[in-house]
Amino acid sequence: MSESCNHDCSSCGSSCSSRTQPQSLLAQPHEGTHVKHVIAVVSGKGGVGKSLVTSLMAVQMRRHGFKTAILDADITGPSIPKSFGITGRATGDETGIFPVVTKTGIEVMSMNVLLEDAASPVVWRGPVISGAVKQFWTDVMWGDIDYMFVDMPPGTGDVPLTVFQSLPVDGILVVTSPQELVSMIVEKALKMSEMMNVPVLGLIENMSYFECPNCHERVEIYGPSRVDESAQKYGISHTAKLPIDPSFAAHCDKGDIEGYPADYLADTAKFLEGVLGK
Ligand SMILES: Nc1ncnc2c1ncn2[C@@H]1O[C@H](COP(=O)(O)OP(=O)(O)OP(=O)(O)O)[C@@H](O)[C@H]1O
Repeated sequence: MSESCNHDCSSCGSSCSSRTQPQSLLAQPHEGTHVKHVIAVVSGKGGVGKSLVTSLMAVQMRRHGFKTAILDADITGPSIPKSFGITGRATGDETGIFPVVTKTGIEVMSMNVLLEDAASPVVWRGPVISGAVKQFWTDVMWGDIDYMFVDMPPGTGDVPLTVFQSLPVDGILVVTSPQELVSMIVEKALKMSEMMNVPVLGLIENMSYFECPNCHERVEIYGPSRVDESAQKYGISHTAKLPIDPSFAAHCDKGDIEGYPADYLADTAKFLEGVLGK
């Protein structure tokens, strides 16, 4: 350490022991917030069903009796409130913002519940968007939560970086679709997870197949699934497959994702309970 050390590493080039110690960039959540597990839901590109998987995971965990929350980090394309039929706006007081609560008790914070007009576009620069996501963690009074799912914007830009640095993320669920180059998406996600020191917990293939409502034959419309093969290749222990189901869209449009009867992600919920604990 330099004799004239003022403990401000940003203004000093000296390579001393205090500099080489890794510094945590984790942001403090709001006082009174205790979140046991944070899971980031990511995808390589938009439109593959990341928000659907985030919503279904939260619904599934809630059905298993957990206190569940969704932090919608997709600031410029928030779709979570609509699928839960949330029309009201978030309220707050001088100490912070209250999340909106869905019909079954899932807590949600999303840009759409803060905007005066949910149809207004959010035209902000990257750092402002990342700042908003960080505030969803630091300024929202989440209370006691067992599982928080973070709906990430697609790709690997400012927001994912902010989420991985500022929130205590336990693991990542990667959503892919059969049309994509699964192995490239998975490789990217794995590299990001290594850089951020957060494990990839599972691989969810959306729109994996279509099941005929009459004869129940499963047809892999986009060709054979490669998700299990990729998971095996990269040592990812959990996979799940969601069918193409027009009633997903119908339930989301009605704001009734919690009323969707099937539980395709029940095994994923059990898997998370197993690896992360209750
Ligand atoms: N398995 C499915 N069967 C039928 N419709 C689906 C399925 N998955 C997603 N959809 C529909 O496709 C649209 C896009 O899904 P979703 O919003 O979950 O994708 P996303 O990856 O989060 O997109 P974005 O990156 O734009 O936020 C939605 O209208 C959704 O209802």
